[in-house]
Amino acid sequence: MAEIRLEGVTKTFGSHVALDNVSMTVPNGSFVVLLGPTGAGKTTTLRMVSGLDHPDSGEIFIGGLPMRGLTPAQRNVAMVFQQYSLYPHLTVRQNLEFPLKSPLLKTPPAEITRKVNAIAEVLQISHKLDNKATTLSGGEMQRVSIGRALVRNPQLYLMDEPLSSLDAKLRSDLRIELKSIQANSGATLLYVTHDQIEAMTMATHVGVLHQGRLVQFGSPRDIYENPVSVYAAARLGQPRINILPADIFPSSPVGAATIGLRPEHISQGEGEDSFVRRVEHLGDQTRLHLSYKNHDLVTVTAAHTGLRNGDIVKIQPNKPLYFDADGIRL
Ligand SMILES: Nc1ncnc2c1ncn2[C@@H]1O[C@H](COP(=O)(O)OP(=O)(O)OP(=O)(O)O)[C@@H](O)[C@H]1O
Repeated sequence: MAEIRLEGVTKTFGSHVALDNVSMTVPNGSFVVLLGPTGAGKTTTLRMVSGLDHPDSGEIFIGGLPMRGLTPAQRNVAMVFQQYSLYPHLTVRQNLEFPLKSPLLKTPPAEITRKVNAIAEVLQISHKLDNKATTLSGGEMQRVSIGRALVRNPQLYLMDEPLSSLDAKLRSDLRIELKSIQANSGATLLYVTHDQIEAMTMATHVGVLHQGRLVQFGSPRDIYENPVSVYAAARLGQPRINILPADIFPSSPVGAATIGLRPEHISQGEGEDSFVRRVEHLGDQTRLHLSYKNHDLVTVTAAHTGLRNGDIVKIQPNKPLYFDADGIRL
């Protein structure tokens, strides 16, 4: 049982409040992604859970037990950070074996070899097992760092942007692998990223952090469809949600300052005229960059649309989200 619970966790650095009274439950077996721009408090949250740093106030529980005073080792969590941390003088195999050779674990040698080979295969580094860590590229080192956490099979993983240094192809392969490793092992994973695709594809839950406060916690779908604010809405979705003055479309409700329209929530063919500024063919879909009453917006259309730059197309909102002057959802 490795549920993580934060209760009123606050952390300040000097006069700067990095975490402001954060309460959150990461359910056992879930894959929770913390999202937010730089400085939102994501890494600080992970460091508090890992035991590398300590809250000024509030409590952290893992598996129902209070963690106050316990070291990272006593918390038995596996961590992967943005910066790989390998033993440079050891080979890749020795680096991967290292966590399994802990005297506490007493893993039989054949089992160690089996696990290391299996994880190397998943991470596509089998051909580098006998190389010294120092001879690897940055992306390879990061894969070994991830591998070192995964071989241990702990109940809880903490990962801080583990895929950010990898190229696009490997990142998308590893998204699928990480998700299936987590789903099959039943481990709990708390994961920090800026990358909303990672959040949408891997997370069972997303926590949105804003200036040290947890502003929304829910399934990726829930946050995508029912964001509590403009800020939360803008964390998920590529292209980003269009945020426009509410009154440029007919029938905006009282109190609405802005209207939020996901690109796929703009109907074409009815409504009022917009001007096609740019048609962007992406293969599986086409993006339209439109100008509507002097405001720019982006929508998607059929891959083989006949529309061209300079055309006029009628548009109207479909599934609009309305926000007040403070950006809070109405
Ligand atoms: N050791 C520290 N000393 C002083 N300030 C710190 C320290 N660690 C974090 N902070 C500050 O706390 C705030 C939150 O930092 P944190 O690293 O948690 O953000 P983040 O959301 O992880 O950002 P990033 O995406 O850039 O990693 C930032 O303003 C940061 O400057």
